[in-house]
Amino acid sequence: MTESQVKAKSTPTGSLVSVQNVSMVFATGTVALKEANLEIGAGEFISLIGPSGCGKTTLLRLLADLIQPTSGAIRIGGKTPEEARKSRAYGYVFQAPTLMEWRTVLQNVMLPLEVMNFPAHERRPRAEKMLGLVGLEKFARSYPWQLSGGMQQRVSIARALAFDPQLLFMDEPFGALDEITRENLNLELLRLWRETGKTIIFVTHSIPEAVFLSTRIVVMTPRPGKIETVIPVDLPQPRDFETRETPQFFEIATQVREALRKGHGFEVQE
Ligand SMILES: Nc1ncnc2c1ncn2[C@@H]1O[C@H](COP(=O)(O)OP(=O)(O)OP(=O)(O)O)[C@@H](O)[C@H]1O
Repeated sequence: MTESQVKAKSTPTGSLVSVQNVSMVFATGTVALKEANLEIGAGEFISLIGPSGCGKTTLLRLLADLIQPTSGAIRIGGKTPEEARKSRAYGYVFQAPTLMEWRTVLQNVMLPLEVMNFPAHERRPRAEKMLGLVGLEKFARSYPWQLSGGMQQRVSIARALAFDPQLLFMDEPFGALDEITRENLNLELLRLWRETGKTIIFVTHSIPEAVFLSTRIVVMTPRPGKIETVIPVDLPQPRDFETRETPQFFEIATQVREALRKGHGFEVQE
């Protein structure tokens, strides 16, 4: 299926995120993204998958207004990325947890609320609620160095959700974790997604992770970075560990693998 065929089939009406003919050429001449088109509906869980250098992080950074496209248009809830950023439309979770070592877990989650000048009396209850969502309420007074890598990443998810954004951008948040921790966090993230109704855009190199988490998978290919195809994931919800053992799961994983191979993307995790 071509990109436009898939788009025609699976694009939801009334997109929350709209990417139209977006290209990004860096000053070095690298074409990081070429004429990308993507429509994402509210409540979707979208994974961006592809080999190193295919423009996944670039696309996320464009959406987050960290960089501006060379051409094309991006809208988030009808707003430009800059307007969306200023109206706190999204939270961003990085590959590394980037917590402040001298602040407690609770103080780390409260940080964006301080920066955004939330009323002082609202900060603590909000941060505590978010810690509850990621199952870390008992660790509010701990310091980051007292937590495992997986727990630290959960804190950074709570921090990204602290101001209750509609959208969550996640750039390979579990890439540095061991497989078992990663699978557990995948399950927790899906629960959190269901409970909060957020829209999530998630970068990964892992085919099983993308299939397990997503409502649709955006397969990207490098040189120049482009969207190869968009694969719908119709696995029933709620998903659990057994979902990974079903024939349907393997079927979709094969589709993703073939799309990556078609674009000569060999550097993916099996
Ligand atoms: N600030 C920049 N200046 C110049 N080139 C850049 C810049 N940022 C990214 N690139 C280049 O753009 C291309 C896409 O990079 P990007 O980080 O988006 O890829 P990626 O798919 O996220 O890779 P990875 O999976 O390794 O994180 C790469 O060739 C990269 O070297």
